[in-house]
Amino acid sequence: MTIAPQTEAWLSDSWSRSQGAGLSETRLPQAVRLESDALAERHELYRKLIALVEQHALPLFHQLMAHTQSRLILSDNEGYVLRHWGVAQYSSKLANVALDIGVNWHEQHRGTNAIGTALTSKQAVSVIGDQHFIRQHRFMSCTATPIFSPTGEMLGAIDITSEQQRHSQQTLLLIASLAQQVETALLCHLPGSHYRIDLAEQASLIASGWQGIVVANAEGKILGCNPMAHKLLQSAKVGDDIRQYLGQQWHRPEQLLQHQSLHLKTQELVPSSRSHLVSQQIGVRFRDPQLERAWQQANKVVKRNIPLLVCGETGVGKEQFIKKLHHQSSRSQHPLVAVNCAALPSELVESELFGYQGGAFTGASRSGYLGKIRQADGGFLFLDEVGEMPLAAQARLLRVLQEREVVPVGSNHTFNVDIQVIAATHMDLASLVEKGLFRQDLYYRLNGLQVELPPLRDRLDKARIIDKLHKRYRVAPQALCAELLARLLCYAWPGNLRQLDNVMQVACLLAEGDEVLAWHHLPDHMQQQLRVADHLLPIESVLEESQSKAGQSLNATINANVAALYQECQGNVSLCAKRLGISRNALYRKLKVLGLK
Ligand SMILES: Nc1ncnc2c1ncn2[C@@H]1O[C@H](COP(=O)(O)OP(=O)(O)OP(=O)(O)O)[C@@H](O)[C@H]1O
Repeated sequence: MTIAPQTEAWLSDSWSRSQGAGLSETRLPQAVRLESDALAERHELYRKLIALVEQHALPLFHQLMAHTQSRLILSDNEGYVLRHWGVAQYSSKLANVALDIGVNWHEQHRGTNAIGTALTSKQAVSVIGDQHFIRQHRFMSCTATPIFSPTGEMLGAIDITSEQQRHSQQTLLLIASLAQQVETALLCHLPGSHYRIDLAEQASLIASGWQGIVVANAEGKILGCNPMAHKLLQSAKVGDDIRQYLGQQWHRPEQLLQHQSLHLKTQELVPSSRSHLVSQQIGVRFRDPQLERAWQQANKVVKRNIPLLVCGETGVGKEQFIKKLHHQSSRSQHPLVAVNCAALPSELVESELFGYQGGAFTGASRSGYLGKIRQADGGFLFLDEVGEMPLAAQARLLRVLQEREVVPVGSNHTFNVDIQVIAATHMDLASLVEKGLFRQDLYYRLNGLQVELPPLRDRLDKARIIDKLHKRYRVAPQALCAELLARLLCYAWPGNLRQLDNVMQVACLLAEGDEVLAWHHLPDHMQQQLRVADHLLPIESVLEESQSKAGQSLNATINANVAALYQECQGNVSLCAKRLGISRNALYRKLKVLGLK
């Protein structure tokens, strides 16, 4: 039996668990690594946590550790590394032992190590050099602590990893402080948060980083407390009125007050950390299932080099989808070459695709031209608007795709090419084939797998996209008014993402400097556009479960929005109806249908 180098109980327990998992001290275990699509999904899921770590923990880490060979690492609650920051040089050394993004560092897979052991023991730990179970890990020292949500759910772990000799005992204190910063930020992002109250028994501790923190809504109801505030206020519960504990004067902003034995200071939270931001109202982590399925399938066929056909209305994001697919693929180091088939005259198809030798025809350049297909060698050839390609050109394209070899115009040399072919169209190719406007053989050749990207009006993650675009274009922290959100959700978006992108960009520009982005910020022509009867699904009728054009999916989005807003308004029907821009009666009927009344 292997004996842990120290007798501390936590360490020998962890070594026993490592052995129990079938690991051997002398063998570097195979890395358990997420596939790129699963990793992208996890990044999306933990987007908010990653952003809070970057905002609240990273600056202090840089300040104190920038000169050391150290990295700050964030894992999720299963032990998968989500991100790391710090000295780049050291990163490649860690990558050699698989301390890398997407790899699982749970004890069960990597033996005793700070991330895995902190997650298992649910407390901060330092694992120094020889304390690592696996011999190859012993060149480093790691200190990690779990991060908890305001409701006590373990979200992941934050870790500092250094060269063994550079790790000091202070690191444990630092990591606890970094985790605390992130947990406080999570607390201040609770839905409905309006006030933050810092508490301490001694005035000098009020900004020490170890003070109690309570977050309350605009009416002074407690939404959450950090562990120190729980200790100081003892029986305080979510929903209690803060006056019960801190008296009537509690919300005099920015003044140091005293109530009985407690010192307190209240600050109003800035909109960016308040919950009436859309991101906290609705399940922004959620991705549309139809799109998700298309994404998963597309990734699989691209790995096997099977031709992919991406369909969808104009502006649904086909090109962006393909760019992302290329970026995630094993061909990402090679080019993505796009050919706009609609703009390609049939007489130029040959030279544009195959290239030509210098002086091959009148007007040809002296140096010749490589052609799109050879430019794409090793990478992706993206045939955009393939449905609009002239018939004559289709025959030539078919030959290239079949033979996978290219003879440039005017040359007798044959060049083999290795390309992944992806075509996109907003047209119904099968019906073009029926009408004799598209070659059947080319259709089959392009259609190894066909994926359909959903129109925006049918997407269940519309709220997430609105939130994303709002964050992209707003110039300063700014909330999104619920009424505007409801209207954006109800619109049928004939121009899809392109149209929404444009609306958000202009609205943010016009709302520059305002705390809340609202309907009145939209220019008149956009208000009119969004009101056009054909494209507007009236809020009231949607709320009353009428059969809208967009059907069930739209209703599901609206339902989620109404439920979240109702919760945020703490069950206040008048307030919720006002923010939705509908009558109280309409809201009552809706709440009844949702089982909330
Ligand atoms: N995932 C996305 N999130 C937000 N906006 C997006 C997304 N994808 C695309 N867009 C926006 O929509 C616009 C149109 O995207 P894209 O060109 O990929 O669509 P398309 O389906 O290829 O359009 P078309 O059929 O007209 O060529 C982009 O310029 C961008 O502004």
